[in-house]
Amino acid sequence: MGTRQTAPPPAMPAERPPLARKAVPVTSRVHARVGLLGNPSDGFFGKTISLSLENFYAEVTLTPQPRGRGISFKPHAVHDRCQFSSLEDLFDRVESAGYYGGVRLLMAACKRFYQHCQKRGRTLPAADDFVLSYDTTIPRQAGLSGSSAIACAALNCLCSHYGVAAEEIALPERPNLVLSVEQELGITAGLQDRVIQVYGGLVYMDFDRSTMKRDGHGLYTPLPPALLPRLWLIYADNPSDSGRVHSDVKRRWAEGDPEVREKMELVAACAEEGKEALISGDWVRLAQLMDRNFDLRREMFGDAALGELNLRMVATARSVGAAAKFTGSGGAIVALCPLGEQQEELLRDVCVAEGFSIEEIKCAPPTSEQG
Ligand SMILES: Nc1ncnc2c1ncn2[C@@H]1O[C@H](COP(=O)(O)OP(=O)(O)O)[C@@H](O)[C@H]1O
Ligand SMILES: O=C(O)[C@H]1O[C@H](OP(=O)(O)O)[C@H](O)[C@@H](O)[C@@H]1O
Ligand SMILES: [Mg+2]
Repeated sequence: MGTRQTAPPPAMPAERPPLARKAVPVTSRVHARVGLLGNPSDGFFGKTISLSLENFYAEVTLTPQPRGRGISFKPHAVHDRCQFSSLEDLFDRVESAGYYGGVRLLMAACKRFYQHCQKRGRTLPAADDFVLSYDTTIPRQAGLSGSSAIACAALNCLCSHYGVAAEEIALPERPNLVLSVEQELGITAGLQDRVIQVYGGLVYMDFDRSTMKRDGHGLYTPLPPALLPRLWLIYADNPSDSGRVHSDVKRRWAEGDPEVREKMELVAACAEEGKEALISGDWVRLAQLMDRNFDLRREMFGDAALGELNLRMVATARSVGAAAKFTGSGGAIVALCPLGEQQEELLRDVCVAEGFSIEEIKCAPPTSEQG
């Protein structure tokens, strides 16, 4: 991670006051997300429409410990496996899910939280005695933002534990802090996941370059989730590490590759037109935009990066006339049947026949409306 030389942040005052109130366990639940339109242009000053996916979530718990115990992280039995029955078992696990689980996200969240407070001269109470643990129902590395759900939930716990009120981190700025956690780990990531995981519900996002440069964040417009048609989530058990999928395109974009620049703008336009289609309830137009979004991604990334199984998922949905695109970087797709229930029946049949999981998408309410 390149770092810019800047003036050292003010050191935390040596004597930190004890936590004013009795420290109690804190749990934060953050939902997965579906990029409905415009992704991955969010990483390229584009536009997206994203929804908070109530079907899956990550949950982080901060459990205070007696003073002097310090900070520890509880590995997840499944996602942070350190026990294998054989070399073959280890090989299979690493091949499918990579070397890393979520503990590194918890650690990076702590580091970035501390840096954020230091940079703002925000003194934290002396409360550095806790265990951070997590669980997640989000299919692993399925392009449903499992990574940032864990990071976002960890930051929520830390803010609550140390008494950093929500208004101390302006809402539009909070996604940047979540994103910095994954950037800390070199994980390819754009802002859309974090914005929707902070706002919840359904949000139209404009990452216009001048706005981003001026304000450090984009323009985020919550939309009523009731605008959404019935949508389907289809996924396979094939983790795809986001880092692999984005690497080539980001470099080509940064080098000004005219084809990538033009296509990424066309992807962003899918979100802009999609917002009008949602508001007018034009599902045929919405379906066309979803298909166009995926086709543009495929032209930019190429089939090898997208992966045979992901391409087969999209082709299976389209075989019955449904619109289909990636929810994120690969591993799960979102489908829309503009012709209604009969088409949905056909979609379910072909997905089951191919061994894919399919379920109706439930959009979680805006965070402001959640208890
Ligand atoms: N289900 C999970 N459990 C533990 N760690 C996860 C999980 N999903 C993602 N991660 C962590 O986030 C990193 C990036 O995952 P990524 O491919 O971005 O997942 P996603 O597409 O769900 O965001 C992984 O290398 C891993 O460290
Ligand atoms: O490629 C995409 O659509 C998204 O990929 C990443 O999200 P992921 O959860 O890993 O699928 C990235 O973080 C997003 O910004 C992209 O839009
Ligand atoms: Mg990710």
